Amino acid sequence: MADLDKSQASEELVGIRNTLNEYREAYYTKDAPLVEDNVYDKLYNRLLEIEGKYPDLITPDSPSQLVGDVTNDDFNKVTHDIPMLSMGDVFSEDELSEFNDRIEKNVGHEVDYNVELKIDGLAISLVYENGILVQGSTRGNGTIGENVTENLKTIKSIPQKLSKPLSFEVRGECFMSKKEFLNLNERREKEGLQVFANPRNAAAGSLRQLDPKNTADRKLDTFIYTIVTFDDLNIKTQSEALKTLEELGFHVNPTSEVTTGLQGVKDYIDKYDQIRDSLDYGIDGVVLKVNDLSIQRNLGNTVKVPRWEIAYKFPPEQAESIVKEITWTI
Ligand SMILES: NC(=O)c1cc2c(=O)c3cc(F)ccc3oc2nc1N
Repeated sequence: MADLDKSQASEELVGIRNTLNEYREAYYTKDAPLVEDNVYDKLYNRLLEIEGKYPDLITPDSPSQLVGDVTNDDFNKVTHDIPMLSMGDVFSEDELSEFNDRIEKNVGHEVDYNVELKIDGLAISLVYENGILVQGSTRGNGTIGENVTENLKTIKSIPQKLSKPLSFEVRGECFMSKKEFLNLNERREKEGLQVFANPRNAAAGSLRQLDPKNTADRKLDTFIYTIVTFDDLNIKTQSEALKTLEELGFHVNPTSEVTTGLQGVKDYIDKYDQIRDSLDYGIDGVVLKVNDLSIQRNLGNTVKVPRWEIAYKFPPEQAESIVKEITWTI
């Protein structure tokens, strides 16, 4: 970075911002990406690098100032009282160790992690009152999401009535299985419609249908991973929260594990990087969360991401592996 003077930096930033905003528009409002994630991530990291060196060049419309998806004006808006944050990303085991070192330095000892697959879908929020689903929404920009309650009610794995009359909010990932993605694209091709690029865009496009009947046709699924606001359920860890969510009737991904320190996380990453292609749903990495909820609370969040979790991103899946025959599912 030493080589870049301020005027060159300013010029490069204008180009990067325009390109990234073009990518975001295609990705979030048309659910049809122009580039693979890793291309977007690289350009986005260059933006952060330059803005980090010249903070006074940061503009309010810079992609670095926006969190998550762009919302579509056709939907009513929902305000997330507790923002739906994104996650910090790391791309190497060294960066993973740096994250772990920061946590251990802050906490003063080794911590247990709850390690989960990073489902490649779109984040959703579900609000229940006395055990009844009253509102479902997308992440949107983290603070303002789209009200897609009627669409989410068509998804079989989302309970409309819980096994207990609880009033709380849960969050998770809405996704489309690879099998359903193949079937949907075959149907669309026969009907002369544009096919979806990948299961994540098919899920986003299907959830954000104005007519819930269209969503119902698309066989979406969910994995719920967080209890946000809750009556005192006396839950102490993330792994307990997942168990409670399952007991309440939510679809919870069965592969998460609790590990102490980093070696277990690395073993988990290696295991699922190997069998990734044979899963019937897309994953783009592994999420490690400090398992103890009181330590999570003490570590807190930055403006955009929690300090107590990180997403380790796999290298992009080879396109043909998505359409490869599914050998077995988890
Ligand atoms: N894609 C995922 O499979 C996945 C995503 C998130 C998040 O985005 C996420 C964001 C937060 F602010 C806090 C916890 C989270 O936990 C998460 N856990 C997961 N398993």
